[in-house]
Amino acid sequence: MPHTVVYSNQAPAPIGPYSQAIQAGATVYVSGQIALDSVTGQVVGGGDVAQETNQVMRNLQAVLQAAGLTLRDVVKCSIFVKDLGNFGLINEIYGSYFTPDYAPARETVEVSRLPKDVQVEISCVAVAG
Ligand SMILES: C=C(N)C(=O)O
Repeated sequence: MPHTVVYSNQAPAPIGPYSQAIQAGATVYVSGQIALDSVTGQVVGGGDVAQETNQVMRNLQAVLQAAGLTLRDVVKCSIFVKDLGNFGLINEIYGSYFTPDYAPARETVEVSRLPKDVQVEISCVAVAG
């Protein structure tokens, strides 16, 4: 196997044919996280964007931790949202997980639908060292 599969039992198990993350050399590619609870596998938040965004960020942290990394090591995020009307709220919560001196590169796009009909999905790329 050319690259390393990253797995955390503190993050939701994949809900399809993908890994939580793949480590390729010093780079870790974290799959899109949605607001799934790692224990129940159920969506949390009941459609509340703030709760979903916090759960997504916690899931990203858990997967990164399994690779020995933190959000500080993230170089790029991709945010997929159901409604760009929530851009401000998502930004506020997302931004609170980073320090004022460092925010990764990013794009945010509105999409018609997301897995499990959630409001937000975020993936990231992190580099060790
Ligand atoms: C939730 C996902 N990352 C997926 O279905 O690809």
